Amino acid sequence: MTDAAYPATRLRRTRAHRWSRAMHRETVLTAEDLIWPLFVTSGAGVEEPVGSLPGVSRWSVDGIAKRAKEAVDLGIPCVALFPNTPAEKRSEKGDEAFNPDNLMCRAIKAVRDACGNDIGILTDVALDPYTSHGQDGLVDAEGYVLNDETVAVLVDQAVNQAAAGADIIAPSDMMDGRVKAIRMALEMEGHPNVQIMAYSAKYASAFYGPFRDAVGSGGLLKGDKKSYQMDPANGDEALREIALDIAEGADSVMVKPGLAYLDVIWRAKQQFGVPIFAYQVSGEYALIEAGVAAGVAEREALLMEKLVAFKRAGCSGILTYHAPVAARILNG
Ligand SMILES: NCC(=O)CCC(=O)O
Ligand SMILES: [Mg+2]
Repeated sequence: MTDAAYPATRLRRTRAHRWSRAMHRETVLTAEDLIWPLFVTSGAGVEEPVGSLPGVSRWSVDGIAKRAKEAVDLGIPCVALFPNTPAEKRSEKGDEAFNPDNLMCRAIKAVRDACGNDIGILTDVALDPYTSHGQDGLVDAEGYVLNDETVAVLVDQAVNQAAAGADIIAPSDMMDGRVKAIRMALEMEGHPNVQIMAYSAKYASAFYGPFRDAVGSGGLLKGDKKSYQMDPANGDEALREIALDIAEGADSVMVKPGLAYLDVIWRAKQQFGVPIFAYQVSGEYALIEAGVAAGVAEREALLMEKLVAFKRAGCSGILTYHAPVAARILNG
């Protein structure tokens, strides 16, 4: 399309008044675009603020149920649950991941009891909250994360979460072939309507630090995750990851972190036309809060500009620790 030249075309014309800007807005963000990640901790009546995520806390299961009700009231359609497994329950192989009475399963049931089907419950599949070494899978003597052995265990973890009532299984481990294995197991075990949101393009990123504090795996992690998470330099490879996960049965895919990878979101949306979600990760949250504290700009302005960028790039929704704050702003 070629615009007729000035003065026939004055793009400022439609920007002159608030009503006109509203009428011409191409991208609309609402509370229904948000998924709220929540950290679960042991005990009852417990709230533990996460130092590296100002404004975010871990909640015991009862508190998680209250946060989920708050989400429903705010119009947020889905919560994502992450357990902070106590040190004594972590192990080399992460067996606590398939304990039907683990923190994750108890939180799933508490949310369901509190909210019925008024909210979606998304659960993360990967071993890092359960292993004593902080890696997402089973490791060999050199510390290399074993693919096929890990996939076999992730299947058990996913079925355990589905049996507890999870609506969306979100494998975040980046093993090859895990979406297919989990899909087959869900079908066989009587969970044909449990969705899979694949963390398809998950990068080995410096923006995950505060999350590792929040789930208690930061101090434990030896080495890095570069042998399974993606190289930030790669875009074509992300499209291959996404194509495979769709072929293996993913209902939706995720790009993570968010803002530094908008090009990947855009390309994937253009190429595949599937539902894509961005994870605005813990370091992104912390940087916004640090910017607000340093007087860079108001929280509302910084947050809304970043969240609408995900929608503009093609996202169906965004996982963000700012979900309740953003929903309050969006609901006016
Ligand atoms: N599997 C979930 C994450 O790794 C979240 C990372 C973050 O928020 O930094
Ligand atoms: Mg993959």
